[in-house]
Amino acid sequence: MKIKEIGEFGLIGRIASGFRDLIPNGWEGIGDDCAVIPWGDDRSLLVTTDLLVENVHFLRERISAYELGAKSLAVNLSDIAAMGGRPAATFLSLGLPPGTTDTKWCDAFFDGYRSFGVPLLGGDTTSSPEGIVINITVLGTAGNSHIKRRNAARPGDRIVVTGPLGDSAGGLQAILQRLPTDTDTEELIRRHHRPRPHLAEGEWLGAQEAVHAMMDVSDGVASDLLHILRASSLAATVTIGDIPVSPLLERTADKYGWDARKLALTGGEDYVLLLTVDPARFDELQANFRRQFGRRLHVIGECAAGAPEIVYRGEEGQSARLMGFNHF
Ligand SMILES: Nc1ncnc2c1ncn2[C@@H]1O[C@H](COP(=O)(O)OP(=O)(O)OP(=O)(O)O)[C@@H](O)[C@H]1O
Ligand SMILES: Cc1ncc(C[n+]2csc(CCOP(=O)(O)O)c2C)c(N)n1
Ligand SMILES: [Mg+2]
Repeated sequence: MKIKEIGEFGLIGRIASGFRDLIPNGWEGIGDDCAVIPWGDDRSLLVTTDLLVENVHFLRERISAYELGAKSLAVNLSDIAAMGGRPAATFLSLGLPPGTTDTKWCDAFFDGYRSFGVPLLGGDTTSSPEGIVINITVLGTAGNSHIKRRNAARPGDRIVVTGPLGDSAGGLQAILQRLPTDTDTEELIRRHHRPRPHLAEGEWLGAQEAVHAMMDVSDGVASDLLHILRASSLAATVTIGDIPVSPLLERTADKYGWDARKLALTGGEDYVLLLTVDPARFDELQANFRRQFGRRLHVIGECAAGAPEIVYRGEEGQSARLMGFNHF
């Protein structure tokens, strides 16, 4: 059978079932943004790893070495934020084409990587016959009662995101369509290359009992919300008109004929947090979040009992079949 037939998540499912019997009691493995390993009586170690491959995750001639260093680490830190943790240390592995990657490029990459100020404790370095390959592992910690998982959503929960969606996808469109650079396309591309992991937000939301499930948005809400729904055995309704889209994306989408909300739901790489919240405590959470961060949370839908599926309430009331990024 070809990998394409079972897809990225079909393959991960096969790996998970093949290795489940080896997981020690009380440890949590494949299935969430981080693995969870007991670390003392009331704390856990969170571990996550992510791979970036040239021409799959980035185009070398379009992203600067500094931005690539920063983005590689940001997308990994985002998985720690997604569980409510705080990053403690990182490991970095690099596969570099010898003829094309010079040490000046490496210096700029490491400057970008350093910009988050989280220690680098080890890694591995090899040559790569074709294209740059980057793997980062991040270790973080969290109090056990603060860890948020994908399987904790409940019927009636509000579905919430911590920031606008689709800017990164707009930036990718601007890159792939080779749009003329103006201040708007430049800013969208900057947002695609320099995502901000919502670390402070994640740690704060981890401490809030009103927050039930949480993850980060890497493949797009259309796919990522399904992970929460499958893990929690719930259905959801998402109101397309409530998807937060920046004025920048809105006007660029108007100009080039893109569907901004479709990009926002399916484009991915926003690295905002996607969470579900007890509806009775949402208003209080919103007020406290505003006080803490000077911005608001965005409600995009709600969970309901039922088979894992998203019903989209469209602007004209119709449902749509939307899917986020899939590697195969
Ligand atoms: N090759 C693999 N071997 C073991 N576990 C894997 C493998 N690939 C993915 N996983 C695990 O499967 C789960 C889902 O992976 P996925 O990559 O979708 O999560 P993520 O890191 O949050 O998302 P993204 O990679 O889009 O940032 C995670 O728990 C991850 O650790
Ligand atoms: C050149 C180029 N083509 C396409 C994309 C889009 N893209 C690649 S991986 C991914 C999901 C997150 O990655 P992962 O699931 O591996 O963490 C997305 C949306 C890109 N960034 N660059
Ligand atoms: Mg994630």
